[in-house]
Amino acid sequence: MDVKICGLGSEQTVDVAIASGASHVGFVFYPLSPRHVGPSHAGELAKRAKDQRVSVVAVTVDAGDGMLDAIVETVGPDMLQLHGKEEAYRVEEIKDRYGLPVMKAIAVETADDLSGIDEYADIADKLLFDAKAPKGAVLPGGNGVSFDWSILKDLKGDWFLSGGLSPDNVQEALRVCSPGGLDVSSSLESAPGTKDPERIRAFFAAIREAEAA
Ligand SMILES: O=C(O)c1ccccc1N[C@@H]1O[C@H](COP(=O)(O)O)[C@@H](O)[C@H]1O
Repeated sequence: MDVKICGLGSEQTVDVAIASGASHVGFVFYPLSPRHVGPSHAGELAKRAKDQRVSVVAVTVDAGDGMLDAIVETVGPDMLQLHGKEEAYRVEEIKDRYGLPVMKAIAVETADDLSGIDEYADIADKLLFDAKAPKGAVLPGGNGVSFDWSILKDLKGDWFLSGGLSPDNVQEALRVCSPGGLDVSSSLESAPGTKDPERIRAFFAAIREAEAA
């Protein structure tokens, strides 16, 4: 199973995520986030991950071409994660401009939120289902909030699940639905923006236990 550890900000935690089994590492380019990293620091961390053959994902929110140009040039991501309100035409525009795989985040609270996914499924390389941000939240993701995973129980294909996943609930999530990948961030932190190596290891241990069951 693919596992993306998102919102990394230090060499040590990049190394711990990879040593624990991450297939993807995510860097957040959103100044309002405590996990925001500037392109040049992210470029160094990305090189470290790529040297270890792990995919680098750049997480952006309704970013314009100028910001995406800078990220693509400086960081050289393997994938762009679009975590804002990007419409399907914009997803297509970004794919055409950069020639990179794109993962589109879909905010879910109820089954109705899946009604528009077909137009994205035709364009995006992957869909990522995340919890809808709580009212008044500053961030569209990274809020540590889960949703009712049974909404996705019949969904086939190779999609990612995120939203409040943690070492304590990931086994239950995998009993309820069948994602091809998991994406996690805030539950693995000791403080907002600071990943905790022990929590990262515990997350992978819980996944391994679920896979062995
Ligand atoms: O993590 C952030 O700060 C962030 C900011 C803006 C957009 C997306 C962000 N993270 C993504 O949010 C989800 C869920 O995170 P969590 O595990 O609930 O904290 C995940 O896909 C991150 O890539």
